[in-house]
Amino acid sequence: MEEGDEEYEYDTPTIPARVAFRRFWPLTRGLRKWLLVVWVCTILAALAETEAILLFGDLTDNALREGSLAAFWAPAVKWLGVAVVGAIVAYAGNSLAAWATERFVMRLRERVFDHVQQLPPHFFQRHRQGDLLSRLTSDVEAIETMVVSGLVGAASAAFSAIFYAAAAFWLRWDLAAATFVLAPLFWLAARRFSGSIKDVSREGRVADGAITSVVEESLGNIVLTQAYDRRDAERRRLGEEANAWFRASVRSTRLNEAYEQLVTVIETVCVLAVIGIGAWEISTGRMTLGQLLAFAAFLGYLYPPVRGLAQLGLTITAATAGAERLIEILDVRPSVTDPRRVADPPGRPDGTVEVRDVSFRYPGADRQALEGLSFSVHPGELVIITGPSGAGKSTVSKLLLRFYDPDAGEVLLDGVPVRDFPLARLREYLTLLPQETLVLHDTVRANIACGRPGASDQAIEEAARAADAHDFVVRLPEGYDTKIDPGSARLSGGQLQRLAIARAILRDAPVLVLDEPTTGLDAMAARRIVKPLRRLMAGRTTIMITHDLNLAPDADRILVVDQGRIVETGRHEELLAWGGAYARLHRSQNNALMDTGELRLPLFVEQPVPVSVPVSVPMPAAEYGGDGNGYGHDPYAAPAAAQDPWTRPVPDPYDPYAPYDPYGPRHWPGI
Ligand SMILES: Nc1ncnc2c1ncn2[C@@H]1O[C@H](COP(=O)(O)OP(=O)(O)OP(=O)(O)O)[C@@H](O)[C@H]1O
Repeated sequence: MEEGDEEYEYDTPTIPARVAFRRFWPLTRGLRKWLLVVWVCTILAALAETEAILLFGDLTDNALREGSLAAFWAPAVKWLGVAVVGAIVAYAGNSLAAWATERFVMRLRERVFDHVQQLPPHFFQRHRQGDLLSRLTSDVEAIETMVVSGLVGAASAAFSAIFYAAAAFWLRWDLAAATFVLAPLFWLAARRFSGSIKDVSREGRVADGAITSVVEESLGNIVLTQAYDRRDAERRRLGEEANAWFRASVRSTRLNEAYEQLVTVIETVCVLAVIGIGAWEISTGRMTLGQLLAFAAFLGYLYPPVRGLAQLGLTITAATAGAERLIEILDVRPSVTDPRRVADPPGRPDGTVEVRDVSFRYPGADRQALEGLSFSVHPGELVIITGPSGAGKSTVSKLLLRFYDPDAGEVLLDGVPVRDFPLARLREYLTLLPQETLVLHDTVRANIACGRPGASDQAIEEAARAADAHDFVVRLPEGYDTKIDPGSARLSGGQLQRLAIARAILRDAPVLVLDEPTTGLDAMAARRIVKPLRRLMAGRTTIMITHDLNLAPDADRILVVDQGRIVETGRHEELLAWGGAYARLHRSQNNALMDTGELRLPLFVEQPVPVSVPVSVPMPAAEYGGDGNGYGHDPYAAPAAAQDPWTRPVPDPYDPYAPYDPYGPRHWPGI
């Protein structure tokens, strides 16, 4: 296992086949009547075969043994008729069965896919994508084997076995009884193998998911692989998973083969018993050769369904391993759902956003991501949320869009709690421009139009013009009809970002949440999107989460967040004049040192008390023991008088020789 694999949580439940069957049976609603028709066809086909075998015995005794052509015609015509009817019925039954099984697979796949799409972001961080893919493909098919094919197969095998057994009894009850004494051997053999087959099937499925994951992750990271020549490491990673799959699949074949061969031996014992008893009966004149041949033919037909029934038991047991993996996913509840009582605000909201005393901890995390956060933004205002990495900025956007609900406090849109809006409606009112540019594997036109499905070509083009995207789009080989994909080399990061802005312009939501709109762009590209961003923000409530303070002078308010709390609030100039955390962030950005561990320490020198700092007029330096370089103004810095031997002076972040202490400013390194 590679380092980091333990991040993925697998807690697959172990469940019996019966429970798994009951869980998925409701999905056959609407298909059941067709399954009934399939069974009827199966019964008719089995009846036709039974009749054909009896006619074969008749032909042997009356036409072949006597050598009479006259005795041939009547049973021959009857046999042909029965064969044609049997063929038609079998064709209809099998086609219908295929239709029903495929519909079931489609339905189940849609259901699981739909469910997975509602799961919270942290679910996808804990499950490898390749493993999810394998669950959506092969595990879904395994359930089909268990619920539909298994049921139809079991019913048809059972009917066939009953008919052939009845016909065998009718022909010679004593012979039939002798062979049926041996029938439980089939069942015992299947029972002996079922546990091991389920275990090995589970191992195979997990390995299958792991292989898909490694391939998917490796290809997704191809630049890293090639640039750092990680081919050997990646090959080893794949090799480990492939080995697990290899072992499971060889063991599975061995078990199945051992079972098959054991059953063949049991069958041979049965056939020899019949021939032995038959020879004795013919020698005493109590049986004809035709009867013995017909009886042997019945046995030939009887064994496959009996064998099939036992085999089916094994297949269903193996498929249960797939069911367990799907149930594990289906049992994960979405972190947010539509409200039972739906708020119906009259028309489009104005876009007043209020975050009221919100606290939030990610599921499974050991510390709060946000603590007692409060702020509000009015229509037309731009509020920038900034702060060091890991401060909780993106978490704010996740709560606004309701990817999660806060543990305490409330997020409100036009005074209505966001949890009272239907999710689809809420996300129509709040548009998110996430950190990574999301691209559909489709044309440029479709990528913009997904902001507002059904938008006219003219509206799409207008949005592209407003986003400064039109000019480069028309220069693409097929203009708006050029296909792009997430890894597209055709478009630069800045161009993709402008497409995302066009999409947001077209969506025309009253509230915009921009999460690091310039991340990953170079200075030129970042500057290139400032104008389109301004056009997008005009007249809307905008909350911009960013490290990039270029747009800060435009903001009506800046919130500086650290460790889940707002530590400073104010306008750009006010905060600069205040000389606190924001001023240091701003200076550090200008020094192009943003976001390094060294900088992180002196920016926020001590844990602040959980209050925001309304900034109006900067305090005189003397009052705060100011040292003239701005650091003395930090209300969170330890006052000089309070320093004891366990603390040390706050180092100057711009002093290249200042010591770097990874444990923070309150500890001496090494003590
Ligand atoms: N899915 C998650 N599960 C557990 N903890 C998480 C999860 N996502 C984020 N966190 C934690 O929550 C805290 C806030 O994260 P967040 O992504 O909001 O920070 P940020 O300020 O946006 O950082 P950055 O500027 O680097 O994007 C961090 O300590 C982070 O480790």
